[in-house]
Amino acid sequence: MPESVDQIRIAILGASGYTGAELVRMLARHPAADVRVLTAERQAGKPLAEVFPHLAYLNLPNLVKIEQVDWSEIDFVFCGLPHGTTQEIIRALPHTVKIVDLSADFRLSDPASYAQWYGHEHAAVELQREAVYGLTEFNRQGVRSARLVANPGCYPTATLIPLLPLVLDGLIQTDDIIVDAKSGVSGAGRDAKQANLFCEVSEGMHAYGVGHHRHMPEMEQELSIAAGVPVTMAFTPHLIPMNRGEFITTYVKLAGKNGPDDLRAALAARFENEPFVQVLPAGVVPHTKHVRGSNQVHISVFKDRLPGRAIVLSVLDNLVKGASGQAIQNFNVMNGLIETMGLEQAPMFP
Ligand SMILES: NC(=O)C1=CN([C@@H]2O[C@H](COP(=O)(O)OP(=O)(O)OC[C@H]3O[C@@H](n4cnc5c(N)ncnc54)[C@H](OP(=O)(O)O)[C@@H]3O)[C@@H](O)[C@H]2O)C=CC1
Ligand SMILES: CC(=O)N[C@@H](CCC(=O)OP(=O)(O)O)C(=O)O
Repeated sequence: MPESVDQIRIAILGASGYTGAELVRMLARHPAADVRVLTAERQAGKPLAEVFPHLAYLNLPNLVKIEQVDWSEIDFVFCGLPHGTTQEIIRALPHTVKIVDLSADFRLSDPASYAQWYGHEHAAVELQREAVYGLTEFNRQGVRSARLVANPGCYPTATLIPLLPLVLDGLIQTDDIIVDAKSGVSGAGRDAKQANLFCEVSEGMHAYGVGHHRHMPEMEQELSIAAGVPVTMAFTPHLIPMNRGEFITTYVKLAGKNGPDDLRAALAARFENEPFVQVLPAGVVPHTKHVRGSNQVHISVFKDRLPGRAIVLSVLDNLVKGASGQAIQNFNVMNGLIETMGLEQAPMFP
């Protein structure tokens, strides 16, 4: 470990969950990360290696309850708790710690919209307003000076990365965006419900949240800011029988005389210097296996047979760029570190 890098003392809340385990895995090789505290609820008291044997090689403290944490020892919190439970917990944290929240609790900036989509009033409206939406490639300045970053959802990350530049550049029409999304089962977390059991998920697929998934207002919020007018979209997620990965197919209507090649060229120019976003060569179809285990997003653009339309494809690993990897990317930006630190691992293929 380079001696010149200051160590940042970290607590991971929800370390017995999938995103928590990914944070532990990736931060273990991060030169500035000093992981001091791992919390759990039902699994509290156990060694991490009992809950996640794949992390047994690390010498880390046992899982503890959040109430046991001595906050004077912590500089930075990664919060991987279920949405709804997070806001009260973050509100109680001392203002001396910086936070990246992986849950949905602070992503919607409008309290009325939060209440409408989540079915209850927000318990920390002042923090909801303070939080910065952490889609890193589009908000580095905001993230750099933030105390609380709302890490985007996995579907919004995969969808917005190709769509935002197209909307910002006026290349597509904003009243006709149709998103067809597929996610691996780890997207639902480790606390698997009956519907996520192997025998119910394998050898089949289904749509869910049709017409009312809570990632819709999150994407519409960001697209509306980019477009300067309210944007409403269609979005249908599906659960497919794989462990991790997300595949997004977005059908768009072209603006003016633009063709699919113009869209591809604009995206290639926009992401040319982005280490975590690759616009694939023309004609190459993205594959979830090409980004697995990495913080990469792959994008490609195809012509639609319907005139005046294009098809935008994007993939990421829901647990990495869709959650813990992007959280570390934001941690790096918030702490003035090199943005790729700890995130260099290549995709695992096949
Ligand atoms: N999975 C994914 O791909 C993505 C997830 N997210 C979001 O990140 C967050 C974490 O997700 P994920 O890791 O998948 O979830 P998991 O269900 O796998 O883990 C949840 C964690 O929270 C802990 N926990 C549950 N209830 C409480 C409570 N009342 N108080 C304190 N701790 C609690 C659990 O502890 P224990 O098990 O010990 O009870 C566990 O450590 C969620 O908000 C999720 O929506 C965001 C993007 C992608
Ligand atoms: C497959 C699956 O169930 N995926 C989750 C999305 C995971 C995620 O990003 O959730 P948050 O917005 O809470 O962070 C879902 O559709 O609710």
